[in-house]
Amino acid sequence: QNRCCWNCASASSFCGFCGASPTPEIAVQNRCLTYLKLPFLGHLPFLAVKHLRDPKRRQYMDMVTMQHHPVFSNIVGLQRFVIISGYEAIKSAFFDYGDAFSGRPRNPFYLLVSGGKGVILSEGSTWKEQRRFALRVLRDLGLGKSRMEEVISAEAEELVANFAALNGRPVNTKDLLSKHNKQRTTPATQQQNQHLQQQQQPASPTTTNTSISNNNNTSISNNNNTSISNNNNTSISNNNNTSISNNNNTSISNNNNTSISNNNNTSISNINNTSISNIKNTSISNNNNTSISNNNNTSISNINNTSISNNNNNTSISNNNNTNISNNNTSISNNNNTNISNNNTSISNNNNTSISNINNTNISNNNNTNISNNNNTRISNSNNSNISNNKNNTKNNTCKNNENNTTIKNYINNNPDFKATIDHVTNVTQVGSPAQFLTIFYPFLCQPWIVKLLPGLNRSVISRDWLSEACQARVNRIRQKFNEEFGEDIVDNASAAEPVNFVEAYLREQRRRLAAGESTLGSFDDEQLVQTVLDLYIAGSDTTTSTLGWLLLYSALHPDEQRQCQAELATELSEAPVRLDDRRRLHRVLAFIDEGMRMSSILVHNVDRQVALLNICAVFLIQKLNKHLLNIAALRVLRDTEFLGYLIPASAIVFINLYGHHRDPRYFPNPSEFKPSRFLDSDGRYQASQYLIPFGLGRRSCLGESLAKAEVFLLFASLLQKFNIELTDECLKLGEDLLVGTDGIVRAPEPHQLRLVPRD
Ligand code: HEM
Repeated sequence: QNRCCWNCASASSFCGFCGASPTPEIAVQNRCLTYLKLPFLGHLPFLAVKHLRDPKRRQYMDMVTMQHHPVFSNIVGLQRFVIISGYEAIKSAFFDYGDAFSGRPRNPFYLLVSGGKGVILSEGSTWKEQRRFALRVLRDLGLGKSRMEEVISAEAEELVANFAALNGRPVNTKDLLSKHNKQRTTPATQQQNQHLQQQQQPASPTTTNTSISNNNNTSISNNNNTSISNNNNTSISNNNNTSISNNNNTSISNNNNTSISNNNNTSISNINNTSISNIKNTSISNNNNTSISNNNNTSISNINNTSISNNNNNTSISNNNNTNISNNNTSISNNNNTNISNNNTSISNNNNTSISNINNTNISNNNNTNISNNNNTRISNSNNSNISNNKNNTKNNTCKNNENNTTIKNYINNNPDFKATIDHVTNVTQVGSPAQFLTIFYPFLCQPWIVKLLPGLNRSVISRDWLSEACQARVNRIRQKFNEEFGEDIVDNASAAEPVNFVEAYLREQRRRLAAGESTLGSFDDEQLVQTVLDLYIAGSDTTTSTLGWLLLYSALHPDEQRQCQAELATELSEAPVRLDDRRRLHRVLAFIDEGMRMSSILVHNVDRQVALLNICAVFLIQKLNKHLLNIAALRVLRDTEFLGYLIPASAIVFINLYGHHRDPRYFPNPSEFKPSRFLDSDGRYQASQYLIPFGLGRRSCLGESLAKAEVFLLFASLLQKFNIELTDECLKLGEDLLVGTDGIVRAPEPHQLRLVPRD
C-alpha cells in the first residue's frame, strides 16, 4: 500500500521512475509510468523501448515532462537525474529552493574537468565568493557600460564589412559569426582560427563560376563559397569575390580589378580593387591601391576600400611568422625609411583606422610589443602585445602596459597555436566518448588508473590540464608585470588606479587579503583564478555566436518581420550606427531578439539528455548524451529535499527544462509560431516577459547576461540595418530540419547557408 507502482515495493527511498517516495502521502501524488528499474542499468532499457514507439523524441519528452510531471526522474546506471518543468516548478526551484538546488554535479568526471573550481562547476562558499567577485570585476571593467559598447560596436562594424565583402553570396553565417566571436574572444588568433575552420570544411568548391585546379601537393582550402588550391607553377584566373590561398611559385591573377601574385607559403584574401604582390623576402614599394609583402606563414585579409601605400625608397613592411592582419577601410601609410615588422602578432584595424609611421620610424611588434597609432584606432594584439590607442591622439603613443584595455576574454591567448586551444576546449566541453558516458553513470569507474586506459576520458583530462597550464603561464606573465610596475605598493583597489583586467583585479584581491592579515587566500588561489578565466571564456563563446546564428536564420525565415525591424531602424536611426541606448526606441528589434531567444533556447534543458538516453542502442547517440550531461544548467541537490511533494535525494543531478518551458502554451500561446509581437504591448512598445528566461533565474543564473544582451543587440541590429537576410535554395531543401538544432552544450542551428544582401 506504500507504493505508487510495483516497482516501488522494494524501493527503500525513491521510486525508480516517477520520483515518488514510498511514504504514502507523498507517493499518492505521483503517477508512475510503470517502468521497472533494473539493478545496475536503472531505467535504460525501458526508456529505449518507449522511445522506439515514439520517433518524435523531443515532442514526446516535452509532453511527458510538461503535462505529467513537473518533477520527472529516472536512474541511469547508478546516477539519478531529475528534470524540473513548468514555470511554477522552475521558479520555485530557483527561488524557494535556490539554496538547496545551488550545487553542481560532484561526479568524478565533472571534478576531473573542472577541479571543482572556477564559477560554473564550483559550489558552496567558494562559488558564492568567486561569483560575487567576478560579477563586481566584470561590471567595473565595463560590461554593459560604454567601455564595452565601444569594443562591441567596433566588432559590429567589422562583422558588417566582412558580410558586405561577400556581396550577397551564400555563406555559412556561423563561420563569420564565430570568427568574430573568436576575434572578440581572442583577437590574436584569427589566422589559426581560419585554418581550423578550413580543416573542418570539405575542400570542395561551393559556388558557381569558379574555376579550380588542384595540383600536386596542394594544401589550401577556403571555407564557404569558393575554395581554390594551387600549387607548383600553376596559373589561375579567378573572378570577383574569390578567396585564394597559394603555395610555392604560384601565380594568380584575379579579374574584376584584383591582381594577386603570391609566392612561398602565403595565404591572402583580397577582395575588389586590390593589388598585391608577394615575393619572398622582398621589400616592395607600391603606389595606389594595396601593396603588401608577406613572408612566411602570413595571412592577410584586406577587405573593401583598403589602401596600403608604401611610398618612397627603403620602405618595407614585413609580417613574419604567424601574423594575421585584417584591415577594413584602413589606410596605412609608411613613408621614408620605415620598417615595420610584426612577429607573432595579430593586428585588427577596423574602420577609420589610420596608422602613420613617418620618417626613420622603426616599429617592431614582437612579443611584448610597442605600437603607436593615431586617430580613432583600435588595435588589439595579443600574445603579450596588447595595444590600444585612445581617441584623438595625434602623436604616437607607446603603450607601456601591454595588458592595457584587454578584455577578460583575451587572457587565454598565451598560446600562439589557437587551433590547439580550440581543440582542447572542445575536448573538455564537447565530451562524447563512451568512456565518458560510463564514468558519469558509473562514477566508481573514474579512477586515475582507469582514466588512463580510456582514451576518450584521458583526452578530456589532458586537454583540461593543457588549458590550465596555458592560462597559468599567462597569469604568471601578468603577475610579473604587475609586480614590476607596482612593486609591493598596491594593497587595495582604492590606493591605485583601477585594475585594467580581470587577472590584475584578482592579484590585487590576493594582496589585499594578505595585507589585511588574513592567514590564507581563502578561495582566491591561483588555481581558482585560472579556472575562472577558462570558465568565462568557454561560457561566453558559442552561446553568443549560436544566438546570433538563430536570429539570422529566423530573419530569413520571416521576411515580413525582418522588414518591420528594418523599417524601425530606418525611421529611428536613419544611417546612424546602432548604439546601446537605442534599445529604448527599437521596440521591434528587441521583440524579435526575445522571440528568437525563446524559440532557440540555446541552453536547452534536461529533456534532450533524456531523449538521448532513449537511444541506448546507438553508441553515437550516447555520445550526444554525454555532451548534454555537461550542460551548465545541471544542478546538484545539496541535501535531501522535499520539492513539490517529491523527495529528491542529495546528489541527484537536476536539470531545469528551459526549452520545454519556452514552448509552454500557458505562457506563450501558439508556442511553435514565430511571433515577435508577443513581446509588444498594444501601443507597439517592447514589453519584456517575466516568462522568458534564457539566462536562467536566481542564484546560478548567467553571469554574462548583460554582456551577452549587449553583444546580441548591437551585432544583430547592425546586420539588419545593412543587409537583407535571405534563404538559399539549400535552406529550402532542408525544410523543417533547419530548425531542429544541433546537439551539444549549446543548441546551435543546423549547418546552413544564408545570403546577406547589402541594402541600398
Ligand atoms: C546569449 C548568450 C548566453 C546565454 C543564452 C547564456 C545562458 C546561461 C544560462 C541559462 C546559465 C545558467 C545555467 C544554470 O542555471 O545553471 C548561464 C550560466 C553562466 N553563464 Fe551564460 N549565457 C550566455 C552568455 C554568457 C556570456 C557572454 C558569459 C561570459 C561573460 C557567460 C557566463 C556564464 C557563467 C560564468 C555561468 C555560470 C554561472 C554560475 O554557475 O554561477 N554566459 N548562462
